[in-house]
Formats: sequence, C-alpha cells, structure tokens
Amino acid sequence: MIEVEHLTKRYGSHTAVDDISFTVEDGGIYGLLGPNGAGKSTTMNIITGYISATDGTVKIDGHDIADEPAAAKACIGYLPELPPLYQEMTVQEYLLFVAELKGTRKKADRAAAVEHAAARAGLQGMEQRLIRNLSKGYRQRVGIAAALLGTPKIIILDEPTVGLDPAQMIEIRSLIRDLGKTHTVILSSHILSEVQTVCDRVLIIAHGRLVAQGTPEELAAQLTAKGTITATAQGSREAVVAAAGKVPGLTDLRVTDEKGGEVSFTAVSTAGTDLRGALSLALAQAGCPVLSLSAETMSLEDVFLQLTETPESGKPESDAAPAENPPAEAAAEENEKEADSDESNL
Ligand SMILES: Nc1ncnc2c1ncn2[C@@H]1O[C@H](COP(=O)(O)OP(=O)(O)OP(=O)(O)O)[C@@H](O)[C@H]1O
Repeated sequence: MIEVEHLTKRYGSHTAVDDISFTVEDGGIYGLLGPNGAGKSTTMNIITGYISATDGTVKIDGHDIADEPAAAKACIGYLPELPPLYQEMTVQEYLLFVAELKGTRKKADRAAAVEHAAARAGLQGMEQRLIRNLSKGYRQRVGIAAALLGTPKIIILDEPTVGLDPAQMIEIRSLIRDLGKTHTVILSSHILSEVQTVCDRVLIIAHGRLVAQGTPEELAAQLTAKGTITATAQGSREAVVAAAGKVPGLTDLRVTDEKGGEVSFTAVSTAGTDLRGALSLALAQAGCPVLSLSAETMSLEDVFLQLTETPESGKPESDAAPAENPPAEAAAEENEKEADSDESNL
C-alpha cells in the first residue's frame, strides 16, 4: 500500500507537484494520467525515493520514504522514464549486475532470479544479446525485468510505452496487464486510451494537482453526465423556459428556435447526473409536452482536456510549463494520433 499525503515539490519558484494526496491499495494497475509537464515523473521520483519532497509524506507499506528509505525502496521496482541501461552489456550481464545491486548475494540465487525476471518480461532467447542491439521495445522489457528483481510488491513504470511503435506498445501493455495479476502496478502516461485499457484505477494530474480519480468507468460515468441537452417542447417560450429553468443543475439555457408553438433550446447539465428525466417531467408538469430530447455527452477525451486546461483561459498556464512542453491541445493531438495509430494496428 502506498499513502501519499499533501505531497509538494517546488523547483525554485515553480511548483511541479502541488499538495497531492492519494492512496494506492494492494493489487491492481493504477494509472497516473496527465499531459507533459503535469508532474507525473516528479511524483514517481519522490515515491521511489529518487528525489525528496519539499513537503508532505510518502509511506510504502507503512515505511516513510524519507525516514526509512531502504525498507520503503525494498517494496518497489522502478522503471524510470530513461532507464539506466548499460549498452555494452548483454541482457544477462546487466540483469545479474542489477540483482547484485539489489542485494541478492549468492551467485546461484542471482542466476535464478534473473532467469525468472527475464522470462516474466518476455526476454527468453535474448539473454546473450547486447543491449545496444535491442529494439526500444526489448529495452523496455529489460528495464521491466530489472524492476522485477529483488521481488518487490509494487512496480512503478514511468511512461513505459513512450517511443514504442504501435505493435510494441500493444505488447508492453499486455505485459503490464500480466504483471498486474501478481503486483501492484503504477504507470504514468499521457495517453488517455492507454490508461483506459490498461488500468483499473486512474489518477488524473494537471499542473501538479490531482484533478480526478476513479475507475475508468467511474470517471466516464461521472464526467459524461456533464454535457449539453437539446430539446423541443410545445408551448410558449415563457412557459418552456420557466419550466426548464426550475430543473436544478441545468444552466445556460438558450432558445435556439421558436415556431408554430414549438420551442427548441439547449442547456448545459452540470449536475453530475443525467437530467433528461427531470427536464422532461418539469416540462410535462408545466403543460409543455416534450417533442424531442437528447443529451450530447462529453467523451472522456473532452473531459480529460477540460480537466487538464486551466479554467480561466482554457489553455495551460504559461508560467507552469516551460517552453519545451507542448500545450494541452498539442498534447491531446499527439494523444489522438498515438491512439489512432494504435487502434489502426489492433
Ligand atoms: N529538475 C527540475 N528542475 C526544474 N524544473 C523541473 C525539474 N524537473 C521537472 N521540472 C518541471 O516540473 C514540472 C513537472 O515535470 P514532470 O517531469 O514531473 O512532468 P511529467 O508529467 O512527468 O511530464 P513528462 O511526461 O513531460 O515528463 C514541469 O514543468 C517540469 O519542467
């Protein structure tokens, strides 16, 4: 179990992680979703003890990462965004080296652990290959095998599919799902479709803050309940507007057409629940029969974009992200492209 409380990381005046709290229960696959620069790597680097927090605490199975780093780190296997692989080593040499670093003393134990981790990561037959000659997909597998050494309960993977081609992405996602059967897995990603398909629970991070969390289904249900309702009812404009205006959670009512005793309008539903029933009842009770009613729900993509934009401008804060980080729209386009290319290869 991981307990993160009020975690904050500042780099000078820039707050990369801003008062984040969440709990990761044992078992299952958790996804840290957010655009580039959202604070995912910083959060993971603090959880794994690579960097220290400015404020807040992280406990791994009850061990505070700042006070008991060795005990806390022993619970975790980490694949950083840029895994430190030694290019001139063979897969086996590298994994044996990592096993030794992680404290497996006996040679025979190291060999057995490496064989097991390599098999689990799908590296059979690759043990004698030089790392520099491996594809990016196989290098990720080596990084995952290294993370598995030392028998940690929790595996943390920072953007494990970045830079992979669509076929490799699918293979690595399938490997992650398999790992989720035996380990608690936390992965970060900026690809919505990836966390939707791979993760049991999703934490959405934007501008260093946790903006939503839940199962992909919960998030979709919560968020798609927001949207635009379009309706046409019989009656006078005044009667229709008055009846619809009384439905709690329905805002921004706009009449779009009015002819022959029929009034068409749109309204924004912000209640977090489906308001079609309440609206239709209110209109009927006011003597305005409903002729048509439909709800345009937001897709999870729309919601992700909405959550990761700043409310003031609809754009990411310019001072929160350095110039090299693309804006949310660009990140979303990139997501779509990646998701599209991914889908096309399924
Ligand atoms: N060592 C550092 N010094 C200064 N600023 C940093 C440092 N590391 C990260 N940042 C900044 O903190 C913010 C969060 O970065 P972080 O790498 O955690 O984001 P991320 O969500 O992992 O994005 P990415 O996928 O692009 O790595 C960014 O604005 C980043 O530029």
